[in-house]
Amino acid sequence: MSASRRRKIPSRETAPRAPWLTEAVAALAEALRFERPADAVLSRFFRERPHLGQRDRGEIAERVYAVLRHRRSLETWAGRTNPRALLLAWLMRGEGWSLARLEPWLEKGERAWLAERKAAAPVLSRAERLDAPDWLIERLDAAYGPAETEALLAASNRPAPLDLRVNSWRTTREAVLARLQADGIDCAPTPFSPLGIRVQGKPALHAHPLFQEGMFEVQDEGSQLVTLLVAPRRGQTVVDFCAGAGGKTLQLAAALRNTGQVYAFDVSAGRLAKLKPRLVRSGLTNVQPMVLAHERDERLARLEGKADRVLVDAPCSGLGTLRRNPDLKWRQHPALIAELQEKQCAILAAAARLVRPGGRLVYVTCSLLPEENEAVLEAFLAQEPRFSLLDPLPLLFKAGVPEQIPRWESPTAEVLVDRFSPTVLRLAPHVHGTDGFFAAVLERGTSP
Ligand SMILES: C[S@@+](CC[C@H](N)C(=O)[O-])C[C@H]1O[C@@H](n2cnc3c(N)ncnc32)[C@H](O)[C@@H]1O
Repeated sequence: MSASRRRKIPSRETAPRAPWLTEAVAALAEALRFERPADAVLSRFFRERPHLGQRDRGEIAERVYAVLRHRRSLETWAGRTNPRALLLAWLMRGEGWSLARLEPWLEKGERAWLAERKAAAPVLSRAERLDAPDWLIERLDAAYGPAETEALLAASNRPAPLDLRVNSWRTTREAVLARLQADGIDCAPTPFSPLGIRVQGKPALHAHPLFQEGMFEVQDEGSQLVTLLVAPRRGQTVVDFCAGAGGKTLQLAAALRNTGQVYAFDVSAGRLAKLKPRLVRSGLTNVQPMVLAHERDERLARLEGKADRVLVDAPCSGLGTLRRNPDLKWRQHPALIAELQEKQCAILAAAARLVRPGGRLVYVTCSLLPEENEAVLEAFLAQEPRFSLLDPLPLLFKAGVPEQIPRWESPTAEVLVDRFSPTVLRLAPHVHGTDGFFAAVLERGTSP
């Protein structure tokens, strides 16, 4: 057999399983158009290709997300921007595939190009190394300083773990842990949330009987922690103003132990509809979903001044969730952030009207940009002197969060961030191992 013929029949060890590589380029091409969120792109992509098995889907999704995370550095390294080049660059640079391993899959000219890139080993600028757009780096640098920005972005460029929240109304964390472990699932308690379980790998938990029976939901530990700040008491009236598919609604309803009432509002009927099956599984009956026309919907009037707790999990850039949604850093831009800020101010003002005297309003985003957090808070407090900030940490400790939870309050470079540092909660992947979250607890004074 000649050498060239031998090259075309790779051994089982070195042969890439061609189906996923070819399909991965197609999926990546779709995701890199940035017309829709990457998770929506992949869901549709897989729906349209039922022939792809579980393993191939995993291989494709993993590579699409990896290229989205490292797009900027890969473009520089590859000297090309097309999806196929970026995927090959990722396999070689990110996963350490050798040219010999890639060889059976390469097209004309690609071997020479990859060999040349590997030899050239381009030097990356700071922004390329951080794999983020300039505007985002600039804003984070201004808010938190360069060192903190680098640590934050590096952690944001790694995949997130799989966190679960147990349905505390129906079961305990210990019971769920014991059952999952007995079923061979590698998992442990989350370090900070008393409701959380962190799972290693990606087991198919949606098919697990405990999931079907509503004993747990998938929810990032950071999301659990900010929801703990709402801390409703039995029998109280709680409003989840931006409930979406109800991740936090379910936690609040369970915290009320199925008493009182949780109003789950959202302007998106589609998102709220996803709450319904989750509610059925959970067994909770104290939740009332309602689709709002907008934040000033006149049907809100009957709740004015009546709610004990109002949670505003505001629509935001989502830049705290880059571990799960790396495409967001390429899809967001400053003009969108400005629009979001306006919306956040309007929603917070409208939601505040529902809080009773002595009640609490909790403002949350999954962004770490001061424009969406401290600036919104500052504008709100300037207009609403009846509200004042409560220190979130004692509230977390009371909810069972260990006092050793790290603080992320300094170093800060921007006055706005500094000013609110002791009175707001900031969670970040490089400090807490959670998604990035901002939360502020505002108490309304007791005079009407
Ligand atoms: C961050 S998401 C909520 C996520 C949800 N709380 C959870 O934990 O899964 C923000 C939500 O705000 C909703 N939203 C946008 N504008 C709104 C408005 N004016 N009033 C109420 N909800 C709004 C969006 O539809 C979106 O579902």
